[in-house]
Amino acid sequence: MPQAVESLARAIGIDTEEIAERLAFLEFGSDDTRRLQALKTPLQDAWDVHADTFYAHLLDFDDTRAQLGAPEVMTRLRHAHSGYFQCLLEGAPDWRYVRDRLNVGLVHQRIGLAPKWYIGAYRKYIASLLPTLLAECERRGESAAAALDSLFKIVTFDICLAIDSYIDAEQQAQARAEARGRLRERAMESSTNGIFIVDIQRQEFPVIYANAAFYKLTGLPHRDDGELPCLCQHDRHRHSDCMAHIRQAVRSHREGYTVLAFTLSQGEQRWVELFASPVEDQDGANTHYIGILHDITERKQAERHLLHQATHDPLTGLVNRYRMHQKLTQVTEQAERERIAVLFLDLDRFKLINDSLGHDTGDELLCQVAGRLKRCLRGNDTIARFGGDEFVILLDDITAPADARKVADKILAALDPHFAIQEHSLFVSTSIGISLYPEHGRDSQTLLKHADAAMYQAKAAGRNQVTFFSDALTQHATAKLSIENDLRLALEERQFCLHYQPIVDTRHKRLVGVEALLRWQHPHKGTIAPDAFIPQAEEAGLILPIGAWVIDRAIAQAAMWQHAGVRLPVSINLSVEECDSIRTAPLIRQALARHGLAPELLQIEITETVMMEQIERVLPMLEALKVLGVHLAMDDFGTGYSSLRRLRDLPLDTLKIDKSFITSITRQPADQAIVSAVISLARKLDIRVITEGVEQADQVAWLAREGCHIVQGYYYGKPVPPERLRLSWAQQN
Ligand SMILES: Nc1nc2c(ncn2[C@@H]2O[C@H](COP(=O)(O)O[C@H]3[C@@H](O)[C@H](n4cnc5c(=O)[nH]c(N)nc54)O[C@@H]3COP(=O)(O)O)[C@@H](O)[C@H]2O)c(=O)[nH]1
Repeated sequence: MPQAVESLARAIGIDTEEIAERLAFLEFGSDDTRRLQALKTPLQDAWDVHADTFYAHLLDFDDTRAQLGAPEVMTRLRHAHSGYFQCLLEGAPDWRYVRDRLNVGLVHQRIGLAPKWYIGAYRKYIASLLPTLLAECERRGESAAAALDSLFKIVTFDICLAIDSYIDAEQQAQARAEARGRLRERAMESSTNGIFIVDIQRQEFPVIYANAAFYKLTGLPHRDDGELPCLCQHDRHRHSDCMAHIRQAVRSHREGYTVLAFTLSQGEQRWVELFASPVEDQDGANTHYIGILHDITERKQAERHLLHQATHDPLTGLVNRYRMHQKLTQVTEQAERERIAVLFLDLDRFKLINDSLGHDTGDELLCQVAGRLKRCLRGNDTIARFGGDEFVILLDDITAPADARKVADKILAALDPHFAIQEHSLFVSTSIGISLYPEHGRDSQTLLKHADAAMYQAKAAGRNQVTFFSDALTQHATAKLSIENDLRLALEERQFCLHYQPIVDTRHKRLVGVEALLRWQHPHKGTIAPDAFIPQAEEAGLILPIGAWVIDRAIAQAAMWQHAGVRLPVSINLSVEECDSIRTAPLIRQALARHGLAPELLQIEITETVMMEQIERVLPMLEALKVLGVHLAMDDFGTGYSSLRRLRDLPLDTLKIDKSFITSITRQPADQAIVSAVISLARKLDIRVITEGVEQADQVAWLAREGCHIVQGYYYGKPVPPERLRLSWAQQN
């Protein structure tokens, strides 16, 4: 409080000089001091007598009664009050007196005692002293008018101080309110949230205040009159649901929330949350609304990004499987009489390109394929990458199946030209299966399943083709699924076995090798030949574990013979999927080491077609195997159109002439010419020749005349289990 009194004194400019000046103006002098002091005791006694009446009077008014409070508070006040009035009769007030008065003024103002009560109390005070003052002056023969004037002077001096305290407090309160107002204004102006106030008493709901951030977020231009039309009038929001929601909130005087989008002058899109709250006037009437705009552009962009990620393929930017399902579900649910086509595409032999040239090349190829596919479609068609090399296209407004066919043909043609990727010139085709709504299915799942089945049919029919779904395909797909399940079971339950077919040197009738040939001992269907299940195993991705089993078992068998003293080379066939240096070469090296087989007792056969079509993939594996010391053979030679010059560049030990040339070798001059030329060429290249499919003695004789003595065929023996092979050759030898 002392500090407050000091600052109040400073504010009203009161000091010793001012006190003197005020007293001089009131013509307060030593006579007044003397008169008051002379009357001090009787007047004080008179006040003490009237104090009860005064406090009873205070209790008559609500405000003063509330200020007095409990009886003990009243006793304390009464005591202080008596001291206060006593001071008035002390004579000329000094600085200490003034400070005490200011302090009392501050306390009264602070507890909320209105000046009318404080100042009004002086009247009651004077009235209660008046009879005593008059009687005392008369008794003493002194002038009552002079004594009364002295009392008025000091009371007036006191009242002035009280008024000063109140005025200063008022001014300070006003200054504080103004400072708070300015701070609020600066805070609103510097807020990064847009803040605006709407006058809802006017029909058009104008914005009567808007801070800088409001203009920045909305891109709305400042208006000279400082007013803006209601946000509901903004072109973009005039008819939007978002604004309808806010209008409804205003009508029912509730708070409202919505999200709005604004396009700024540079075309930049901003998303803001709008929180609108009613503002009431002093009578509680809802006159205005305050709106806060919070910028959520980054959050919206992040949400959009996440949504894009969740619905798009990161590599090609096409929509993904999930989004295609959604879209297809939506379209089939809304389709009434429309026709819809689903095209399921799977690139032919993409896996080989990917595995042999690396994933970067594969990825680039997929992107280029996606680009060409998009160019074949119209704006409202949907294209998705389903994963790997599978794409799905949705044509949702075709009039006839022929329209889908046209698009599919366009796609085949678009993929026809080569793809230039890095230094490679790649050719890729696709197999396309088509299902139609409503005839092939009425929901997303069924249409996709049937398009997929049709695509498999297109592949089976030779690839680079288009097939429409038919019921027969369902049976085919079911059969395919069943064989795939059976193959998995066969691996688990060891239903595979190897048969061995002799390879014979006809000059000495000596066994010079065997070819390991896979058989499936099906528990219900009996022995199944590899042609009937290897393509399915390749499609289902099961050829790798099956091939690994073949490698291990054939090497184990050859090692058993070797350990028994029979050095019998064993040939193994590799599928195209297994022609992978990184996987297969170590697999073979480990199997040789595990079973202790001399590497030259193993021959790996790869067909001419695979070697020629996948040379970039196969060559590193041939070289890796060559380093191991394993022998290498080109199988089915004559069926793959390899350039004969190419033979020179491959690390081959053996050429196996395909059995199709041998069947009519004794009668067909064309076959004879080819086989003779091949035998002669191989001899020059120091490559051993084996002829396959030899079934008759005259074929053996013809080949012998041409200098080919190593043959394989039913004439010398069909593929048999290893125990039967050993027996039969023991007899012949
Ligand atoms: N990737 C793998 N492929 C394999 C494996 N085991 C076999 N196969 C391939 O399956 C195809 C069919 O093989 P299969 O039914 O065993 O037929 C072989 C012989 O039985 C048959 N053959 C042999 N001599 C004659 C004959 O005088 N007449 C005649 N009509 N057929 C005969 O030829 C097949 C062996 O051919 P090849 O492999 O070209 O030497 C076949 O393509 C096998 O390669 C395996 O484990 N993995």
